[in-house]
Amino acid sequence: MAIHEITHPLIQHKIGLMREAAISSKDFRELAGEVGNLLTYEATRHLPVELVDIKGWTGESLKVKSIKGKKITVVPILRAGLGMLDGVLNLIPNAKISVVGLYRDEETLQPVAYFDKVVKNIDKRTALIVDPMLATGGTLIATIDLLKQKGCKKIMGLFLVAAPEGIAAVEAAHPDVDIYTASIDDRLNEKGYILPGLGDAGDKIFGTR
Ligand SMILES: O=P(O)(O)OC[C@H]1O[C@H](OP(=O)(O)OP(=O)(O)O)[C@H](O)[C@@H]1O
Ligand SMILES: O=c1cc[nH]c(=O)[nH]1
Ligand SMILES: [Mg+2]
Repeated sequence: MAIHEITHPLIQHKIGLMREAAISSKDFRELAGEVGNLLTYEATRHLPVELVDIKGWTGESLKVKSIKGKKITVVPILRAGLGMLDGVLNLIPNAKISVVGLYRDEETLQPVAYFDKVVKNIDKRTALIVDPMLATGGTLIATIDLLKQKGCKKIMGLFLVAAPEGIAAVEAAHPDVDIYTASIDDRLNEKGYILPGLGDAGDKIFGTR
């Protein structure tokens, strides 16, 4: 598995703003979208391109580069993943969207799946999972299991913040998946929250804290 920590100054600045205890839901949501957008830019850096023929402005035919296949499905993990979705779609507006719903049981920290609606031809698409937090890794592993069961072969994930414990768990379970994150933080606390982290991203995005 390749883990990419994107250390661009714009991303570091925005993640720093998100760590402020008194941040409003409005600001947190906006920043989640902006960092999601910047992570998408990095994650799509190596998409294959091909030469296609077009008619240029002079009327002459011209070869231009075009993204090969253009087959991406964005996979936001409910709820918190919705906070990054607009930022991702901003750069890949034609992507199909496959929604999965999982929450983490507060006592056991195990993921509980409650919804999925995945595009039909997922076997022919690259899945781009989006979720602000990669903590124990349980939610991501369950999501990748689900996508692979449905035939998906190429999977990437975008996370605002990731914990070393979760990265190691995902790497052991799914070594073929590429992870892009704005920050690899220090560790998990006893309740499975990332430190220094962002707190509960879903509650902050939806104003339910
Ligand atoms: O790596 P893990 O230990 O599995 O934890 C990460 C998950 O926890 C959060 O979701 P949460 O369960 O709070 O659901 P929500 O998005 O509805 O708030 C987060 O958005 C991830 O999906
Ligand atoms: O730190 C964490 C861990 C899991 N889920 C969150 O929203 N935040
Ligand atoms: Mg939550």
